Amino acid sequence: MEPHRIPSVPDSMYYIPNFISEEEETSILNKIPQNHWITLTHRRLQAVPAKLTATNTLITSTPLPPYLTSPILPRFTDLDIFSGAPHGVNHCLINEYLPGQGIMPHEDGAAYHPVVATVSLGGTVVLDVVEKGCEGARKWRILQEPRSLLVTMGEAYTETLHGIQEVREDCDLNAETVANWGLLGDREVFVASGGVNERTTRISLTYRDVKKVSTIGSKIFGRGKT
Ligand SMILES: O=C(O)CCC(=O)C(=O)O
Ligand SMILES: [Fe+2]
Repeated sequence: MEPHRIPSVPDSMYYIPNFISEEEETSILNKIPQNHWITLTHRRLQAVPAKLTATNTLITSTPLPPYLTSPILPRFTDLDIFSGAPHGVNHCLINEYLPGQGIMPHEDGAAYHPVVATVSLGGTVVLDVVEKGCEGARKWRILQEPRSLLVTMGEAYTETLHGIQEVREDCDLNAETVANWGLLGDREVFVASGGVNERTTRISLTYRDVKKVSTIGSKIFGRGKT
């Protein structure tokens, strides 16, 4: 993973362009069920296999569906991304953002093992990362190209917030303003556009390990949480 480390951000964030191929991207996009979206004001989402309960527990009897696991999870294993996670990967949040949509700065928090892996599909977007705390907090911009993978762990997971601005274009993209500029798959696109990224529909797959799990079976037989 070391060659993919994003410089200047707190330990550790990694960016891998072209983590999946165009064919794989199209195939996943075509398999996302269109009748499972939960529509929010600023985006829509699907929590797979289920939404967490009020106590941040994943109650389920079904694993992630094959279109979300193959070919992505074996590649995570090859890169050793979730090797320290108690259940490996057990949850995927699918978020869809139209141009002008985004997500407020937030942290993913204690419900999950502190490793998150995000695969981007469709459009390009800037993820804003900011140190927790008040004035003078350091900020970074991370450009996420379609088919890329972004991994956040360690201090980057616990000590920063991340968000996506509700804009129709991301501006002023260059080597000075984009933390992962040197790791991008195709910088020339942004050079040619004068540093502007016109937003198009983006779908992200956010893979995590929910710490508290209760299978429906173990609930029925009274074995409780694992
Ligand atoms: O869409 C993204 O890349 C970010 C999603 C996110 O931060 C989340 O689901 O917690
Ligand atoms: Fe998040």
